[in-house]
Amino acid sequence: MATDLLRFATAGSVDDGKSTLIGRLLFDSKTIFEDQLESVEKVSKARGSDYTDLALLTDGLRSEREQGITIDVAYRYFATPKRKFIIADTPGHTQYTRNMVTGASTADVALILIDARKGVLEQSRRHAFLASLLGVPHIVVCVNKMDLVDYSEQVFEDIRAEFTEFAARLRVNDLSFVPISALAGDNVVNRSENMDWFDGAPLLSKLERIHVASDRNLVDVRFPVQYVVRPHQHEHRDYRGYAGTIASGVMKPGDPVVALPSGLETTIASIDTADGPVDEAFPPMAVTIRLADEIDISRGDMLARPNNTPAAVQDVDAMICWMDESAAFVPGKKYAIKHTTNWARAVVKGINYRVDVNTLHRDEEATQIGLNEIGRVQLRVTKPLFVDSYQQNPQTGSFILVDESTNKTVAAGMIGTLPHSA
Ligand SMILES: Nc1nc2c(ncn2[C@@H]2O[C@H](COP(=O)(O)OP(=O)(O)OP(=O)(O)O)[C@@H](O)[C@H]2O)c(=O)[nH]1
Repeated sequence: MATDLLRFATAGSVDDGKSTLIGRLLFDSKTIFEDQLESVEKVSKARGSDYTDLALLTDGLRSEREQGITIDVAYRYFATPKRKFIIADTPGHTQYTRNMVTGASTADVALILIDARKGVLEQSRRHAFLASLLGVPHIVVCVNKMDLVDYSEQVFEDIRAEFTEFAARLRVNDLSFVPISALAGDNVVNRSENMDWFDGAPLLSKLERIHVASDRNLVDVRFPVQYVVRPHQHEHRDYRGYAGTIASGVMKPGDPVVALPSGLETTIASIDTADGPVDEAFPPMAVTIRLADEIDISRGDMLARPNNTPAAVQDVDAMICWMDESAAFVPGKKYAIKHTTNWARAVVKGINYRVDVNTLHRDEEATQIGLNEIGRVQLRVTKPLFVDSYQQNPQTGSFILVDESTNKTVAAGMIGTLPHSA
């Protein structure tokens, strides 16, 4: 299973040192290609820099990707003998909410960078809030640039205390702190000799050890149908199957299933994958499921267990992160809503409150939600959606809103219970 793979997202304000940190991780874990390294060293020297400027490495990769324009989150891959890693590198400019939602929604760990000289800023709180809202199971706070505060234990402890107090009001399962210098390499891969007072592990060792397997939902069977494989599309003329990615739960041939919304029940006849049939399938496997009876199922429908079904809701109560700079979220507006593989239309019925992520205060008088803001809202959807709470099941508990006139994703939504206290 994928326990040897860890996905993490980086978050920090501009210039906190994300690029340098990622460069340092790649550099000290020796996953950088020789030719890339030579050119980075050359440019650093030419600029008269003492240290090899590792940000050049990350930023070089970033500008390559920016030619593609549409994606803002770069996924980078590296491996150590203990584990494989995927980093979602999210640049810290104005669209950081969008980037963080995209990058962190599938992350096992959020790395939040704090500049030791600046301490806990509003953006650090915002990142922590978003990470908890997105249900990221582990948060590691990297207090960076420790070299610029004389590797002071007091500075680190003050930041740790302030951040811990804030995080206690959020739903964060696992929070830890590492004092680092990404530039000088302290406590990133190698233990720092400048911070004897710190008895924790360096960042990479910590990332190698974080346990992620239990974070997956293997209990509630949810299979959103991506498309129907019809007989004429398959070499076997009587083949009919339902293709998709398992959102949660374990599926086996012989298991009873119910199709939603029809409510018709049957059993699983077989589960096919690109590598042939399997006896067992679990998330996030892409499979084609064949059923014992021919029942009418279309794209956007869902298979579940007859005794464990998601709720059918047309009135959706959710937290949203607003991502559109050109218009705010206001009652009365209509959007397209995409939930799992299902599309519908939704109208905004109301705003319960907007959250001030700095103080966690709820503004119940709010009449709109603007760019990068977060609020609790009510939507009415044109047909029932089959949902779980986001906390129970991020796949079936989340949705996006799309502005149909521009085709832009304008919000990410999380259904149900709240991650914070007021
Ligand atoms: N002294 C010191 N400087 C650092 C450290 N980490 C990063 N820097 C410097 O801080 C500046 C910003 O670092 P970057 O890695 O580009 O920051 P970033 O967060 O990736 O910024 P964006 O890419 O703009 O989002 C650069 O000049 C780095 O050399 C550190 O640990 N110590």
